[in-house]
Amino acid sequence: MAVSGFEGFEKRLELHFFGDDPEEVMGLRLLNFDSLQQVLHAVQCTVVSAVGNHYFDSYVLSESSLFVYPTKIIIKTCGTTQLLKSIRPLINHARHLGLTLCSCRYTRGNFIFPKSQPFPHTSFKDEVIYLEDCLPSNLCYRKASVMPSKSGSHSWHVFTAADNGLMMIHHHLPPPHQELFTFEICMTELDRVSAAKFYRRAGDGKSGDLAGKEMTELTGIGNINPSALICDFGFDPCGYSMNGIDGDRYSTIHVTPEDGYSYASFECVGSVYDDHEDVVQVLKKVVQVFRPATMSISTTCSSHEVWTCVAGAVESLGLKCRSCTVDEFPAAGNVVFQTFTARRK
Ligand SMILES: C[S@+](CC[C@H](N)C(=O)[O-])C[C@H]1O[C@@H](n2cnc3c(N)ncnc32)[C@H](O)[C@@H]1O
Repeated sequence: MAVSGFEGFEKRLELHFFGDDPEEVMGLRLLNFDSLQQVLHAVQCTVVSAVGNHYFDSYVLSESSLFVYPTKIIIKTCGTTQLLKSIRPLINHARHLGLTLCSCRYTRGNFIFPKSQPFPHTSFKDEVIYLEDCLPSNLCYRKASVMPSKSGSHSWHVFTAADNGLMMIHHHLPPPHQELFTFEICMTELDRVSAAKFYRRAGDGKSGDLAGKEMTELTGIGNINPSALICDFGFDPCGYSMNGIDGDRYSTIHVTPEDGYSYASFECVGSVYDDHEDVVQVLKKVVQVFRPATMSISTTCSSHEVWTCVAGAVESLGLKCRSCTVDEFPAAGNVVFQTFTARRK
């Protein structure tokens, strides 16, 4: 942990692969646990719990989360982890399974303690140089951008890369490939009463699993998607992580409740065909759990305009939209970055 405080803002990496079999059933899910641990060792985090279903495997990590689908892997890590060091070992392990990398997306917000980050996370420029160096030459469509907001302290860093084949077919992909969207939500200055629920009582003797379960119920996190199977963990003395799995969709929440650098994140994947009212309800429930003074929502989507329901949902709960930036990225589609602050600010 950094001397200054725990860095809540996560780094997030999404890699897509393809193989000879277009109907790849197990693919990356065949990676054995030792191989995954080797990858995580390079990143400097460990698995604290795991659960899987018919569609994918989900891991809660000591620093955030990992999701493994047959041809897609998503790793999100916080603190002083070196997430980008996972890329080379992942490409190598995938190659042994007959899978080739075809796209990469790396995103993050602004670190609270940027000086505590180790290489290659020392700056976005260093991260992009490192990414460029790790990625194979077939991923030739590349773009890096820092999406700004009105407040200089919030910006959204995005790097994507895609191979030629993917770019050729991208605009003609049938559902479900084009129908997914991702929300990445970052919240700071959490309401103190809400944040206090993510502290454990000293010497409670509970396991991290039990402490996590109690936090899920006490805070209302369990109601955000009542049909999700939740894998949760309560850290000692404070902190919380959860992965929710619902069919082929994941959601994930991580909380750093310490006063002075409190932070919570929510991420989920959805379909553009979802009822917008359901999407609005999820966003509202997230705001109600944490009541942050500052919030950013990044919506990534290759089609349709799901992001248009975001501001209305959040503003109805006393936050005001301060900025909205849109950019387009190879194979990722549109990224819409919106920032909000409490009206009292
Ligand atoms: C791992 S959790 C959630 C991570 C998440 N990405 C976030 O930003 O909030 C981080 C919280 O747990 C606390 N914590 C306690 N023990 C920890 C441990 N062994 N590893 C990581 N965090 C720990 C940290 O102080 C922090 O409040």
